[in-house]
Amino acid sequence: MISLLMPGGRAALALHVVFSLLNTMYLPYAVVYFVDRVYLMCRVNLACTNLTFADYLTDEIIVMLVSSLLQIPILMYVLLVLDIKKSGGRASDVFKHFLPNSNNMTVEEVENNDVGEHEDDDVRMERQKVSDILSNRSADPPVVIVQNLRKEYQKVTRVCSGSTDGSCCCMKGDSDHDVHNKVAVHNLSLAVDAGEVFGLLGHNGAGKTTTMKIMIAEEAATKGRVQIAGHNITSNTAEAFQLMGYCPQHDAQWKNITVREHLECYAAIRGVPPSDIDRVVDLYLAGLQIQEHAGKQSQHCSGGTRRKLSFAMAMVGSPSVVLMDEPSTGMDPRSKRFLWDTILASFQGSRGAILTTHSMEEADALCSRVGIMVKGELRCVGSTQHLKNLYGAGYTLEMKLRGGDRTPTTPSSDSHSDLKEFVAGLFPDATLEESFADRLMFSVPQHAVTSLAKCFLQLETAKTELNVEEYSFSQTTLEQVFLKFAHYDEVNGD
Ligand SMILES: Nc1ncnc2c1ncn2[C@@H]1O[C@H](COP(=O)(O)OP(=O)(O)OP(=O)(O)O)[C@@H](O)[C@H]1O
Repeated sequence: MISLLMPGGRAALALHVVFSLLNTMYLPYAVVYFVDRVYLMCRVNLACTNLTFADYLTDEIIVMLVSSLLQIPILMYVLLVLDIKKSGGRASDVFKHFLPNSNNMTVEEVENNDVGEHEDDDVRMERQKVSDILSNRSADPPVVIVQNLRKEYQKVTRVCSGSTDGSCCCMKGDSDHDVHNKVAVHNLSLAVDAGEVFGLLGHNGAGKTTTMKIMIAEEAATKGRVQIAGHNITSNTAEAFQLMGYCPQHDAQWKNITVREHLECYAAIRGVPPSDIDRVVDLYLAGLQIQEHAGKQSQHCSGGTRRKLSFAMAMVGSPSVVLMDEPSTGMDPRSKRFLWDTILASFQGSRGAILTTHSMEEADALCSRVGIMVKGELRCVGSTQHLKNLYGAGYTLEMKLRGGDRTPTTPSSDSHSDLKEFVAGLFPDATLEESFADRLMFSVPQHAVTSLAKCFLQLETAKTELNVEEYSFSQTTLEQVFLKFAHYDEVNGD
């Protein structure tokens, strides 16, 4: 085909230039053709013994060399634009990759005044802390800094002109498209220090995964910036990636590669010395109880095994920052314990992590600080104990009366009233939440408890004097704090 297109002369050369510039696939075939042509011509002229490199530099081959050099930046630009567009960015963001000082953007450039109306004092202080760290250019920055992060997704809904209730009439020509922005993350600022596991909590759709996707540059932020160990994720992507491990919500693995090969590959990429790779890989395989699946291709593994593999891939080689999106989902209790132990042992010293989870027990056990997101907004932040103190209802006192010869459905009103009187004396502001046959549950406000030791002493006395079989006196759980915010979300639903 090339020989047919190339009859010789200026017109042929012009055609060749056009093809070389516009069609990438034309280049390799044309190279073979024209190099071969030089050789054939020299054989015809019986001059092959004197053939030099310069003889191959015909007009056509020079055109191809120049075209290849021109195509590299053009195709790279197209590839970057497509990549950025896919993750919701603007085509102009491409140039950020090449700007020399884009890491040193002024704070004003990421200013975002859309501060949530429900922001509490801790969230405000966290925002201020981030701003101070960035403006003071601290020599030892937190491992993760997120400043004024905002993400909008474009949502296209089909509506019908003339339809008042939003229902679509579906008549040809009647439909129209309504494009509006869905804000998945509102002006989020947080800093994760070295040695910290930060728990990002929130109900489904709160914006946790979107935040993580921006941190790993899978999605482009609409506003704001993210720094990983001092490297801006947009302009210093390669440096930031070298320090990061990511356990995505949906397992991202090669279908035809075995479990062991995945781990070996990640260990090698993260710089584990070749002599240590087997030992490190075996450690994760044994800890997560997946030795028997080590030789299986990931496509043949169960969901739980793939989840364990994702966690191990994020952790192997000890990256400085690990982002974990619901890592323990689908794991059996023993593997979950290994995961917890590994997380607790790993993130001390100079390393840090962000963890999203729907298990409050997990957040309580692993996270030094947590933040609860509601509809893309960070609503509260602090240690679990701090949040319990601030948002918890205080304590819950549950008492079970000794049954004696009564059936569970025949309560003794005397015993009940004695017990109520005792609780009212001990905690004047306590309220009775639930009352069953032999069980009473009181809510005790935080301020009513001055000394836990004194409370337990009096409860022990009541146990013998007031016929109490057993009691529990516990502080509000993180789950109750979380539900309080989830309830807010329901009340203020879309
Ligand atoms: N590609 C997208 N296009 C449009 N909207 C999106 C896209 N990805 C996420 N969203 C929306 O952004 C909001 C936040 O989603 P996100 O996945 O971050 O929530 P999440 O807190 O991680 O939830 P889950 O706990 O279920 O993983 C949701 O309302 C979701 O519908």
